[in-house]
Amino acid sequence: MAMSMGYYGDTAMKKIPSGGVGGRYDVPEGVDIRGRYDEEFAKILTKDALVFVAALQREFRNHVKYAMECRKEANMRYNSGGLPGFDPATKNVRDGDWVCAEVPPAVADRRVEITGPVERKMIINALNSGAKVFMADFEDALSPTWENLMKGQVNLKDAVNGTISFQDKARNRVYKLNDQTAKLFVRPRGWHLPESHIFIDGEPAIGCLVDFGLYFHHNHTAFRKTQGQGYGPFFYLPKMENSREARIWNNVFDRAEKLAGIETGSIRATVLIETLPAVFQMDEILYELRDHSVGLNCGRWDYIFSYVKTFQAHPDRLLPDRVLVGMGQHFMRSYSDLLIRTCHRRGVHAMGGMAAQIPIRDDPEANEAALELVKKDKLREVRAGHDGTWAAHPGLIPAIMEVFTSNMGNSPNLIETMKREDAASLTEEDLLQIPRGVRTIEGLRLNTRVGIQYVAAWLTGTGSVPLYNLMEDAATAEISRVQNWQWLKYGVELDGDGLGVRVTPELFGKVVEEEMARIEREVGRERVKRGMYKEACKLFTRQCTAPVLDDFLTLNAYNHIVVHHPKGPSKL
Ligand SMILES: CC(=O)SCCNC(=O)CCNC(=O)[C@H](O)C(C)(C)COP(=O)(O)OP(=O)(O)OC[C@H]1O[C@@H](n2cnc3c(N)ncnc32)[C@H](O)[C@@H]1OP(=O)(O)O
Ligand SMILES: O=CC(=O)O
Ligand SMILES: [Mg+2]
Repeated sequence: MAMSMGYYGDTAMKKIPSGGVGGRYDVPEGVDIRGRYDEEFAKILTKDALVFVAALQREFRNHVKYAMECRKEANMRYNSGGLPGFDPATKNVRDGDWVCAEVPPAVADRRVEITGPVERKMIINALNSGAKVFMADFEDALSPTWENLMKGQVNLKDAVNGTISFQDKARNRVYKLNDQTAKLFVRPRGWHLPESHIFIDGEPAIGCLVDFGLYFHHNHTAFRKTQGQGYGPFFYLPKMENSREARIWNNVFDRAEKLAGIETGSIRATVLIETLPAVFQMDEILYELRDHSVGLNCGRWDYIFSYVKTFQAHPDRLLPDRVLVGMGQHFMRSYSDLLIRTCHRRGVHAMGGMAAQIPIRDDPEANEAALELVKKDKLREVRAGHDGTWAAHPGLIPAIMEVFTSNMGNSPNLIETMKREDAASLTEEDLLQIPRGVRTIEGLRLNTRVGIQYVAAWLTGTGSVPLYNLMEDAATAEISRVQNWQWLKYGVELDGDGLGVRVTPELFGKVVEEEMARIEREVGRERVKRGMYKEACKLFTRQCTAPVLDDFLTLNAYNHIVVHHPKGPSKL
């Protein structure tokens, strides 16, 4: 039997600190766990679970590698002037008269969904929040440290079993589940992210197969009984660019169902349309997943990021200030309208996206203004025909619920009543239209201030943070990064300031310096010293000034949070 080294490795015969352990994971042949050993984690990393994850990895790794190569090829086409568009080869799928499998009764009504990282207290709060669905996030909202990932799996298992609790000693408060809770969806990481604490046949595991595999293995039986009314588990699938990636997920689901001995179509997933190429593949994605689909979602923040990434070599398509790229822009409205039309035509939910505003506790007037913005955004969504939407914070749920409920009539969703045939005439030009607005030095400053603080949080294990009264996560931080990169690359004129200043490396260097000083004033010198702000600043600045745009902020930063035991930080 193969054994994997734990926290203290083979030579560690010394006293084991309390709370720590000197054990080893019992692993199958070819699997090597390089993350810290912990008795709780070992209940997740059982041999059976690892056999399952390894089977998925071995069956699908080459398909994933090929799909990632195809992404690169598509990028090269865009970088040589090509535009994404509808694929003539799959016209028959778009024109065909087919529908997805029926929506499971357990998730017919999804009018408000709360999202959040897989952190213990937040899971309980989210499940108790009054939302219809809770999307537990291993992706945009989570820094994928070994501790976060493994604790997240422990927390989800306890949540599905209904036994999760949390004691806040400082506040003398115990958190437990209510009788009625939101339905649980889990969002694994995107295809591009490795899990470098688990090696399979000598290479890092595919992150999302670890997230999916461990969660599915431990929870499918209980979930179908307690949560899914015979269906499930339910998933959200992020950042896909092409239907071939959806086909891999569909095959993963088929394989998982077979291995578990449950019916095809038990697992259900909502795909986030959050890359520009994917908006031209919505029918194709639903078609690939038609036995396992519960709709699509407008992942608006990554979508904006993807617009910049896709057009990184198109200086005629520069973005205005980040705050101006909202759902009112023609390309964003077109994307939401077409998504609704596509989903309803295929019999599934068309979910809205995340408004970034969160409650502002210490300023009632500003709080009221933020709430009004959220309500306006949600009203636009429900009137357009979205069947539900996302909330970033429990404090927003009553207002959002009210907006959706008072505009939906008595039905649990709008699938049959809002067909949006008018959106059938939307064209490639509509979906690609250049966003309008000005660029300002304050836009550059805000991107920099937010980007650095987000990366500093991420490097210390926090993947979603409140900054300047907005929710920031990996997707919103990506916009800040790529926008700075784009403005620097093309030396754009900051036309909103009336001064005709151009963004140069010198100007950016000065902005970084001044914004770091401002961050220090805001959060305090001590916190800057103790935190990872300097490292974050270096990393963010390097990414903004890189000659070639890095694919993902988090992929580039990942090496900083990989900790191999007992050897120390990874040198991958
Ligand atoms: C682009 C995208 O991908 S969007 C999806 C991914 N992003 C997310 O999921 C972000 C989710 N939201 C959050 O992480 C948080 O709301 C933040 C970081 C933005 C703000 O968090 P905080 O500053 O801690 O909020 P705040 O202090 O107001 O929290 C008040 C209470 O609400 C809870 N809470 C806040 N947000 C959430 C949430 N999303 N889910 C559950 N509970 C939450 C807190 O745990 C806290 O509970 P307590 O009173 O029992 O201690
Ligand atoms: O995942 C959601 C997004 O907006 O990005
Ligand atoms: Mg996203």
